[in-house]
Amino acid sequence: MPLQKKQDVVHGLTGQFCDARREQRYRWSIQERVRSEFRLAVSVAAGVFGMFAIADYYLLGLTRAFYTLLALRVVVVSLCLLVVYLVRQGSKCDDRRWLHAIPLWVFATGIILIVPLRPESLSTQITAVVVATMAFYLLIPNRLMIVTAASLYLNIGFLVAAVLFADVAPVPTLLISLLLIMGMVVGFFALLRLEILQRKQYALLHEERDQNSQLHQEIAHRKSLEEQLRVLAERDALTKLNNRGHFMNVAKQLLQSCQADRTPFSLLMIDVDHFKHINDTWGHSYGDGVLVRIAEVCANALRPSDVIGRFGGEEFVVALPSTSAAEAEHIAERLKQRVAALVFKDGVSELTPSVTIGVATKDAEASGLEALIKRADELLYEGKRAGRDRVVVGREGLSPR
Ligand SMILES: Nc1nc2c(ncn2[C@@H]2O[C@H](COP(=O)(O)OP(=O)(O)OP(=O)(O)O)[C@@H](O)[C@H]2O)c(=O)[nH]1
Repeated sequence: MPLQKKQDVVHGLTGQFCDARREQRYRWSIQERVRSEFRLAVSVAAGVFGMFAIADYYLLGLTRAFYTLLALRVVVVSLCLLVVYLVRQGSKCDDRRWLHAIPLWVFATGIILIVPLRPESLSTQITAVVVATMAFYLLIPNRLMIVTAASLYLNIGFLVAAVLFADVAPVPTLLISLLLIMGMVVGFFALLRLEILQRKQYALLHEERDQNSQLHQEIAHRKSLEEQLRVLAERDALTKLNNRGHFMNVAKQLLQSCQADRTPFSLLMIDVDHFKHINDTWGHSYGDGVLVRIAEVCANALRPSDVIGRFGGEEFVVALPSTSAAEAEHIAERLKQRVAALVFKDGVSELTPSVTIGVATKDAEASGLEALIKRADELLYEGKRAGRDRVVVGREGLSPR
C-alpha cells in the first residue's frame, strides 16, 4: 500500500485514523466547527432539560419533590452553560476533550437522579434516556469515545436506579435493558459511520491538495528549466553577457525601431589589447578572469537601453539605440577609461588592461546591422594599427577620425 494510502486508513471501531499524527491534524482542521456545534448542542439540550420543570410542576405541584427536582435542573443547566462559556473562551488550538465530556456526564447524572424523585413516571424517563442517548451520539460531533463512555454511564446508571428505586420486576428490567442497548447500538454505529465518512472525505481532500501542490511544483520546476535553457541559449558561458546570436537578434530589433523612429543608432566594437600576451604571461584561466572583469565593467558603464554582447574571443560589441556619433564616442571613451582603471595583480607583477574601440553610427536610411558591424570592425582595426588603447569614430560614408 503506498504511503499516502497507509496514513489514510481509518480504524473500523474507533472511527479514527490509525495514524496518530494524521488523526491529530484532522482534529485540528475541524476543531473550530466541533467547538461551535458542541456549544449549540449543549445549549439547546440544557434549555430542553430546564423546560421539563414545567412538566414536573404539573405532575408534582409545589411539593418538596418538585423543589428538589427544580434545584437539580438548575444545577445541571448552570453547569452545562458554564462549560459552554469555557469552551467559547478557550483558544483555537485548545483541544480539551474532558471539557466536552463534562456536560454529558452532568446530563446523565441529572437524568439518573430524576428516577428516585419521580419513580412513577419511569416509562416517560425510559423514552428520555433513549432520546438523550441518541442526542449524545448525533449532536456531539467527533467525540465517539467520550459519547460512548457517557452513554454507558447513563444507561447502566438509569437501569440500576430503576431497579433500586422504581421496583421494576426482572422481566420488564430485561425488556428495558434491551431497549436501552438498542438505542446505544444504533447511536454508536450511526456516529461511527459518520466519523469514518468524514475522515475519508478529509483524506480525499488532502490527496487532491497534494496532487495540486505536486502539479504546481512541477510547473515551477519546468519554468525554471525553461529559464535555464533560455539563459544557456542566450548567454555567453564565461562572461554571462549576451552571446553573439542573441545579441544579433536584439540589436536587429533595436536598429529597426531606430529606423522607424528616424533616430541614430551606434555600435561599438571593443577588443582587448595584447590579450594573447596576457594569456601567455598570466595563464589562460587568469585571462578568463580578466575577460569576465572587463565584461562586468563595460556592462555596468552602460545605460539600461544599451545592449552588450560577447562577439567572440576577447572582442565585445555594444548596440546603442537612439545614440548619435558624438554620444557614442563619449560612451566609448567612458568604457575605455573604466577598463584602464582596472588593475590585476599576482603578487609580483601588475597588469593594467586596455581596449581599442571602433564606433560606427548610422542614420535612418542606410543598410543593415551586418554592414554596421563590419564598419565598426574596420574602425577598430584602424585603432589597432594606430597603436591601440584608443577610440576610433566614423560615420557611415565618412572617413574615420
Ligand atoms: N583566456 C582566454 N583567452 C581567449 C579566449 N578567447 C580567445 N582568447 C585568446 O585571446 C587571444 C587573442 O589574441 P590576438 O587575436 O592575437 O589578439 P591580441 O593578443 O589581443 O592582440 P591585439 O588584439 O592585436 O591587441 C588569443 O590568444 C586567444 O587564444 C577566452 O575565452 N579566454
